[in-house]
Formats: sequence, structure tokens, C-alpha cells
Amino acid sequence: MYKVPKKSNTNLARSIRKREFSYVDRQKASKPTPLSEDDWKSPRSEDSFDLLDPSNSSKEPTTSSRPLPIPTIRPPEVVIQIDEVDSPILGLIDESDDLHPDVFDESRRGRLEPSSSIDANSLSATRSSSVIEDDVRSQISFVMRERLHSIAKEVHRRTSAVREDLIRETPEDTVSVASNIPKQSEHRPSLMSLIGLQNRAESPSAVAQKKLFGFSLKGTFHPYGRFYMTWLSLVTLCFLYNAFCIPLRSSYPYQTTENWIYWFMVDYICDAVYIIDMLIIKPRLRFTRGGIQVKTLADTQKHYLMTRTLKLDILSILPTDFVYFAVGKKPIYRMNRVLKINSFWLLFDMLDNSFANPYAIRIARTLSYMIYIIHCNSCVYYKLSAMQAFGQIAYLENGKWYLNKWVYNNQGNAYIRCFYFTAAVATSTGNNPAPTNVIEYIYMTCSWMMGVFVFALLLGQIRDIVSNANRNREEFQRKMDLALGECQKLGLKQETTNRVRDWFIYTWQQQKTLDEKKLIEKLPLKLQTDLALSVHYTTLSKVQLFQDCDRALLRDLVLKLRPVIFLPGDMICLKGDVGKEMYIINQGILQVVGGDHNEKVFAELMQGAVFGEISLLAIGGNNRRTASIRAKGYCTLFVLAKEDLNDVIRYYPQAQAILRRKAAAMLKNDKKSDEKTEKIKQQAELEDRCKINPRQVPKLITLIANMEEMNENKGVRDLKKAIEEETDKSRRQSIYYPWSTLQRDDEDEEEWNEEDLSSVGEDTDIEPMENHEGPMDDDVDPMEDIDLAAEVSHSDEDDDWEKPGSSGTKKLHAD
Ligand SMILES: Nc1ncnc2c1ncn2[C@@H]1O[C@@H]2COP(=O)(O)O[C@H]2[C@H]1O
Repeated sequence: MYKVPKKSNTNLARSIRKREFSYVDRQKASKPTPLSEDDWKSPRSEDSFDLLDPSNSSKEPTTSSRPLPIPTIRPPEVVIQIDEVDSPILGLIDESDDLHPDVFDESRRGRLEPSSSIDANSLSATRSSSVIEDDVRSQISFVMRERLHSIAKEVHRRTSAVREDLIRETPEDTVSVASNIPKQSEHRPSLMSLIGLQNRAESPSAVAQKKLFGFSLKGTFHPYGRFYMTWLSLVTLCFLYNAFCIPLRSSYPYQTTENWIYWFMVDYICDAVYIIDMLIIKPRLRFTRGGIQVKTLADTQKHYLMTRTLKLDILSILPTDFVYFAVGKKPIYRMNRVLKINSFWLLFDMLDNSFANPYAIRIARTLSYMIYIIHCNSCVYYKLSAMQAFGQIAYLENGKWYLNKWVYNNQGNAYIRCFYFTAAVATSTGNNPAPTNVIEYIYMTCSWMMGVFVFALLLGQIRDIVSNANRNREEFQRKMDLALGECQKLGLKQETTNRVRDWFIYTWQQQKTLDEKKLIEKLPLKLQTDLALSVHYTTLSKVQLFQDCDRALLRDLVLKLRPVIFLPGDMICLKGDVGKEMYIINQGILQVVGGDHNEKVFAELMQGAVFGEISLLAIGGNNRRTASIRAKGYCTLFVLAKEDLNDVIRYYPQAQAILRRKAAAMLKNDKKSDEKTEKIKQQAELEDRCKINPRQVPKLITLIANMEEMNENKGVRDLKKAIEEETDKSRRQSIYYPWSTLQRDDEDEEEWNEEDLSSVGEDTDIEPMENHEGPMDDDVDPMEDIDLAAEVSHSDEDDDWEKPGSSGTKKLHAD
């Protein structure tokens, strides 16, 4: 590195004159090289500086003073191309601390400030420092460029790597383009990945965490994750055990001196669960702050410390059992364990949110409240009965002694009997015995009050839940009844009415709603897209037409799809209609049909196939349907309206091209097969018209032969013979050969015919027909045959019978 000489300004100027500085070969970054004799003067060397000096303004620049050439070696050009990746360049440039700080500082500042008072010394110092500064600056510039160059290279390398990663399809993305309809077992591309919504690859730590069922001591849990749900269920189970068993064991005699150890074991297992929950699990629960989920352990721990749940958790696990040492093993002192009720509520909330059909969960929760209230009440009732010796102590009323009939008499299963009594009182359904003392009166009053208010409330809730669950069904039923009523009012045919009913029933079975779109239109667009994607995933992943298209296009399109249901035999579109929609088959089979009565089936379309795009995209300049489509069975289709497709596709010119190309290919195929069918049809028609009935074929010949009968000669005899043989043969084989157009399978036959007939023609001197006079067979119209033959000769270019003199058939025709 070049060092700035630390000398006084005068010395510095002198040393400059004495060529005590060097320049750096910038390109090679080599060691400083001493300047040559000729090169030492810079443009700002003495003479040139003198010009600047007002005191020397009169001086003429000497011719000998040659400016010192600045080495013209330039650092290589650096082209920095940064795309798609956040560039670390700026940061790196700032960190260029291998440059001399002063140097770097100067280079940043640019030129040195010109001194206001210029004396000779300071001027020469300025000159020299300016030269050095120049040199240093260019040196810095070179170093920086070098640095930038390497950074740019590095950035470029990383960009390419990232781009490649993005472009490279994951194995999930790999899709078989070869097969039109993917097999069931085929691994389909994830549509989420197709449209770029796929989750990022999980880090190895995340994978390891998954292996441990989502648990990691260092990690945090998602409150709706599987691990926490399972754990919460366990905590809730412990809570329910405490909530039910503590009152039970405190009132009924179910905890005895023999079995208390088992009860205690279960108690302390539950306590252990409570403690683990409080110390390990809850502090790791993620939470949302400012709309962002906080995942850091330190933060989640802090958060838990601030919550009310922690206080309740601490209260619920307070070791109140120590009271046992003072008062004996009375489980009622563990009643603080029910403060864990938060877990119970949380579990039900989560289940409620997780299930598609949460009505059962809601009913279960409400019922559990009712059961718990009755359970606790029954414990109180049993306790009251026990206090009154189960009705064995007589009491005096109106001068008479009675046994207390209100209390439980200690017969049968205590819990069931008491539970029954309490349930009957609470719901006011039983014919209960009258209370006999103040305590019993208070108990009964409380029970009825509870029945009237709490139970009424809970039962009302259950009613709401059930009616909500049925509301959709009722709404559907109402709409169907309305539609059917309308059909009847309009006097439609029974068949049509039945079809309307069929449509309603099938739609309900498939969608459980009549208007799927309405359900999601209140959601934000992003959610709508995600939802629509997950719903239409299976179908769209099979649509070949879209698989080469832009991913964003799919995302846009999916929102525009509208499901429709067709019944068996429904015509979805008719050939020649103007195409306004295209369809994707979600379920069912459709047929491409043609013919006068749509009796011909050209192709069958299955799930994932797309149709109606040809007229929609006006391929071939035609916006009319090129074929009719019929539903074979019940079909669910997604409809994409022309406006919607246009709206979306105009932003994706590439996709437009792909769609057009695919549709054009299909159209071409159709045209080919149409032409083929047409050709076959024409040929069949022709064949039909040219058929020669063995009895009729020889009519013309017979006629000629008959006419020649008078002057019978050998030729005529031969002709007759040939005709007879031919007729016999034809009869035998029952094959009607066309005269001309159709190729005959049997070449020998043809040869024979031709040879034979041509010989006949040669031997006999048959005159042109117009020269013949005489009766003509009514059944025979020789002109008809001739016309037909002429027609055929025009219609079929391949026929060689037209060539003069090539065959007997041709001769016959000529005759
Ligand atoms: N041979 C075929 N196989 C599959 N689909 C076809 C065939 N012929 C026509 N279609 C589809 O039937 C649709 C009828 O309406 P379009 O002409 O708009 O677009 C047509 C094609 O999508």
C-alpha cells in the first residue's frame, strides 16, 4: 500500500521535485514503481502551478516543462448486475476498512478545499498534496472497483443459485404431461406450489421438532398445534377428574381406608400434570402481539408471567393437601384444583374452531355444565341425607311423629339414586316428596331456582345449537318446495318437475348449500383464494390446459370459477351456439356428440377436462361452438365466464398463447376427424348409389345383347355367356361390386372381369347407344347408370377406370 509521506509541505514539494514519489501500477496492483526521468512532472507540477499562482502570472509557461503523464492504465470495467437478491454491496462498501481511514475519508470528500490564503509554501504543499491526493484517489478507486467487482461476482453467483432454486421444480411439482388424465395413484403437483403459495421448506430443527410430536424444550408451540391440543386434553382430563371426584369423595363414602392410596395416586399424577403444564408447557405457548405471532421462548415466558392464567394456575396447584395432616384425609381441601377450569374452556374453544361441524362440541359443553351442576347437587343431597341419618330419625309434626321421607333412604346405589332425585328437582319433572325442615326447604328452593334459570338457559342454548345446525337444511327444503310449487303452478310436465327435484337433491348432497359462493364472499380476497384453491384443488391440479400457464393466472382464475350441476342427458352446449363460457369438469362424465340427433359420440370427457374454450377464445376466428356437449350422468362443472377469463388473461399474454395453441391443436384434430367422417360418409353414399344388383347390372348389356339377338354372332354369344357367369358368380358371393369407384378386394376377379369384358368389347362391334333403336326395359334406365358413372368419374380422382382403354368397366362406361 502506498504510504503518504509525512513531511512538511516544503519538504513535500521538494521531494516531489526530486521525484521521491512513485506511482502504483493500478492494473497489476504491483509494488510502487519509481517514475522515469521523463515522466516525473505532473500537469500540476511546478510550472503549471505557477500559472495558478497570481504572483507568477506574468511567467510564460516554459516549453521544456512537460506535464507528467498520469499513467493511463485503467482499472477493468465492472458491470454490476444485481437482480432479485438484496444486495450486500452497500454494507460491504461501508465495511471497506482495509483502506486507510484518512485516505478513504479524503476520497469521499473529493477534492481538497482550496486554501484562501495562498502563499508559496502552502501552494507548493497544496500542489504536492493535490498530486498525492490524486494518486491516492485513483488508487482507492481501483481498490474499490476491484472490491466491487468481486462483490458483484459473488452476488451474481448467489443470484443465479437462488434463481435456479426457484426455477427448479420440487419432486412434488413434477407432473406427468404425457397422460391426459392422471392416474389415481399418481403424485399430483401441489397446486399451492403451482401458484406459489406453498410453505417454505422447513428448517432441519423444525423437522426434528416434528419428529418429537411437535415437542422441543427449546422451541415454542402453536396454540392450535397437535401437540398442544393433545396436552390440553390431558390437562382437561385431570381437571375433570378433580372437578367430579373431589365433591364425590367428600360427600359419598367412596374413599375408604382401603382404597384411599389409589385415589391419592391419581390425585398426585394429576398434580404432576398441572405442574408440568404450568412450568413447561404454558410458558412456551406462542401468542399474537400486534398481529404477529411471537415465537421466541423468552417472549412467550414473559408473556405467560403477565397473564391471569398464571395466577389461577398457581392457585390451582397450591399444596392444600398439607391440611390433611391436621384434619385427616378430606379431599374437599383439594377443591382449589378446579381453578384449572381455564384449560377446559380453552379445549372446547379450540375444538369448536377446529371442527367443521362444531354443533356436537357445543352441545357437549352445555350438557357437561348441566351434568356437573346436577352432580354437585346430588353430592349436597347425599350429604344432607347422611346428616339426617337417611331418614331414620323421626320428627314431630302436628303432634304426630314421622320418618323423613324427603331424604335418601340409603337403599340401592347411592350415587344413582341421589343423582336421579336432584335431576328431577332441577328440571321440575319429578313428583318430589315435600321438604320437612328449613335446610331441606332451602335446598329445594335453590334447586328449583337453578332449574328455572340456569337449566332454562342451558336448554335454550342447546335448542339454538340444534336449530342452527338444521337451519341450512331447512332453508334448502324451503327453496326446493318453492321451486317445485312454481313448476306445478306453471303446469310444467311431470318429467321437468322431476328433473328440478333431482337437481335440488343432488346439489344438496354434493355441496350442502345452494350457493357456495355466498359462503365465502365475505372473506378477504386472500382467504377466498386459499379457500377456493383448497376446494378446487383436485380438479384444477388435473387441468392440463392450465398446467403450463403462469402460476398467478391460476390464482386469479380460481376465484372466478362458479360451480354448476347438470343432470344426466342435459345439453351443456350446442354446436353453433355462441360460446360465452368455458367449463372444467369437477365430477362426472360428459360426451362430445354430433349427428342429427346427437346420436354420435365423438369423445368422452372426464374429471379435469376443459371444454368450451375454442369458441370462447375465438380460435379459428369463430366464436361458435364447434361441438355439442351432453352430460352422461350427474356432473359437477366449474364455469368460467368469457368476461372473467378475458379480465384475467389479458395480463398473461404467455398463457393466452398456450391456451390458444392447445385449443387450436384440438380444433385441428376435430377437423381431421370431421373430414375423415365426411369422407367415409361420402364413400358410403357413393357405394350405395353405385351398387350393382346382379339382376340389374347386366341390364344395359342384356339390352344390347337382346338388341343384337336378331343377328346373333359369336361376340353376342360370348357376351351373354359372360353376363350369365358374372351374374351367377355375383349371386353366389352376394357381393355387389360398384362399377367404378370402390377398390375391389379380389384382384383376380377384377382381372377376369376386365379381361373378359374387354375381349367381349373387342370381339363384338358394339355401336354407341344412341344408334340403337328398339324397346327398352322399363326397369332399366341405362342413362341412370351412365350418369352415375360420370358423376363418380368426377368425384373420384384416383379412379383409373376413366383412362381410355384401361379396363372393361371403363369401356362399359364409355358405351
Ligand atoms: N374431439 C373433442 N374432444 C374433446 N373435446 C372436444 C372435442 N371437440 C370439441 N370439444 C370441446 O367441445 C367444445 C364445444 O364448444 P367449443 O367449440 O367452444 O369448444 C369445444 C371443445 O372444448
